[in-house]
Amino acid sequence: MLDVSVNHLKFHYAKDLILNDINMNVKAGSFICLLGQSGCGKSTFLRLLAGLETPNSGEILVNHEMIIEAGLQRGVVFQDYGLFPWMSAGENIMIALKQKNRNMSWNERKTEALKRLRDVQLPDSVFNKLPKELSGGMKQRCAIARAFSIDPPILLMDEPFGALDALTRAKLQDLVLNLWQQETENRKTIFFVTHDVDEALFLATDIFVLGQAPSKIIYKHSFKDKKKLNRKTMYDDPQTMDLRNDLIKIIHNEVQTKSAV
Ligand SMILES: Nc1ncnc2c1ncn2[C@@H]1O[C@H](COP(=O)(O)OP(=O)(O)OP(=O)(O)O)[C@@H](O)[C@H]1O
Repeated sequence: MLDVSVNHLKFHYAKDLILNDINMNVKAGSFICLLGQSGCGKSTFLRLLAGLETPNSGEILVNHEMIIEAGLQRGVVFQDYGLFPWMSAGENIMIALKQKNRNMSWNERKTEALKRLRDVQLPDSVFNKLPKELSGGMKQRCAIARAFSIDPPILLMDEPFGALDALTRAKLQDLVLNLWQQETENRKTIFFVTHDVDEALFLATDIFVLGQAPSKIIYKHSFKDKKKLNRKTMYDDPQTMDLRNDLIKIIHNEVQTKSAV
């Protein structure tokens, strides 16, 4: 269970200032959704959280320790799955398990990989398939299985379902939510980038909206009791619909401001 705090974070690529004074305090076990228009710096922010980029000023602390490099404490799931194409689905998970625990035998890793595939509702036959032999949804299930097999306390997900059709997307949202909710003791802290307001409403305990680059956080909403909205009923709840409208307006205004420049 790791708290994350982001203090006066600034980041630029060459001369382009992308993130300007980002501040955020995130309690361990939160499901954070980051919204914002294209190019505002959401992926850059995740790369900083992952330790793949270094802040130009400010800091990111995980339980009071500064992030200085990538590490197993933070797992990443990307839109393009990030599976090694020359390895089978099972081997992709087994290699991740080896990273986590060098003492696990091959047999133990295979058993664990099969379990992880079943956890994401994939049949055992997927174990020997190469990523190119799998559908987009199956590949993303494998990527999720791999991320959860390392069992990082912090999971960074960058538009993981952006390339999938609506039905597959809904199924994978349910899957991630279930995997996250199953961990009652040491629930992961998830940072999830999305363009989709409904996805954020459905998944998040806290929603942050980034403004246009150089971006700051321009809006935050926390769901008080962490009660998850039901996919079927959320559109009937007036408060949720008000929030949905606010979020769409905030993001849309930002887009209009940018287009007008
Ligand atoms: N490696 C890089 N070098 C230089 N500029 C970059 C690099 N990566 C991203 N950028 C620029 O930084 C800005 C923010 O990009 P980023 O991908 O973080 O935005 P985003 O909000 O995730 O966008 P999208 O929603 O379209 O994925 C963009 O202007 C982008 O062109």
